[in-house]
Amino acid sequence: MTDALTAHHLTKRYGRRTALTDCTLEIPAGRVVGLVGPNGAGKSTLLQLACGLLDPTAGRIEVLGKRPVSGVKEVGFVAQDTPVYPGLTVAEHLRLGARLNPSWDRALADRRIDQVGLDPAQKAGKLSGGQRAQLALTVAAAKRPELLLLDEPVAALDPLARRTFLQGLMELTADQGISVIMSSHLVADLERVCDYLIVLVASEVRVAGDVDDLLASHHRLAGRRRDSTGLAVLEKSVAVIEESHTDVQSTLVVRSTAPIDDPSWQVDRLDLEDVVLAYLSGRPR
Ligand SMILES: Nc1ncnc2c1ncn2[C@@H]1O[C@H](COP(=O)(O)OP(=O)(O)OP(=O)(O)O)[C@@H](O)[C@H]1O
Repeated sequence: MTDALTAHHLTKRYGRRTALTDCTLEIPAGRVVGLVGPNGAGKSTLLQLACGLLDPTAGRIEVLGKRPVSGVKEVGFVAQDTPVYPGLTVAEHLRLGARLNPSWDRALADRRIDQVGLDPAQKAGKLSGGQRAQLALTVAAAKRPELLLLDEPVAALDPLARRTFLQGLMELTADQGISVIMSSHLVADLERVCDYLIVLVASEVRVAGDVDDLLASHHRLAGRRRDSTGLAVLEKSVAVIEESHTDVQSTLVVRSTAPIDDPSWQVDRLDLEDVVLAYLSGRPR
């Protein structure tokens, strides 16, 4: 099956400012991908490169096996500010979507508008931020794309609306098998819906992979204080992602596919948020 997205040494610079550096990724199709990273890490830049709104400065990107071209029907994009036409009603958005998109799924659009409680007669300019996000997702999903790119879609939503939105997203991916790449700062939400994770920090991909593999291969080690040379007791196959020390104790977050056998460490599993935080605060590649 063609990958949803591949990037090889992808770099994007705006003048002298680098937004994305040497990004190499292979994201299989059919996944719900969480894209996390601090403000300014390059998430929006990667999504805009993927939907063809930006061109790379160097390197290569392919989406569904092709060079991205803006506006193709196979790719749906919801930008960070969830753009809608303020003067059009909800119903007019759906009619416009139907007119512009031959693959428009009217039943899906009507069902979602009903489910999320939007009034078809309401002008989009009078919707709340969360309601606008729901409308923008509905329009993007009803085009029946193969890949949905969502830039912080839940940022403006209250917790209940967020849950409804994410449930809707899970239904879309389960029913239609579409791939989703979604940026967010809310790792707990991503843990609920994503099966693939990319952590982007300071324009670099720090880690990318299956959520299950990431959870199985990352561990927290705690043991008596030792300096960096003491860490050499760890196998070469163990990568230290983050370390902290008190006078008596050393605590590490490590990545290792093999079990940690050294009895001088207490080994604990991590949840996805711990893994993300370790990469956000850990050492660069
Ligand atoms: N049009 C632009 N012109 C110049 N610099 C830009 C432009 N767009 C983004 N940048 C810079 O590129 C870097 C990456 O920005 P980007 O918007 O991709 O980050 P982000 O991870 O999406 O951030 P956030 O979480 O705040 O939305 C930042 O340093 C930003 O200032």
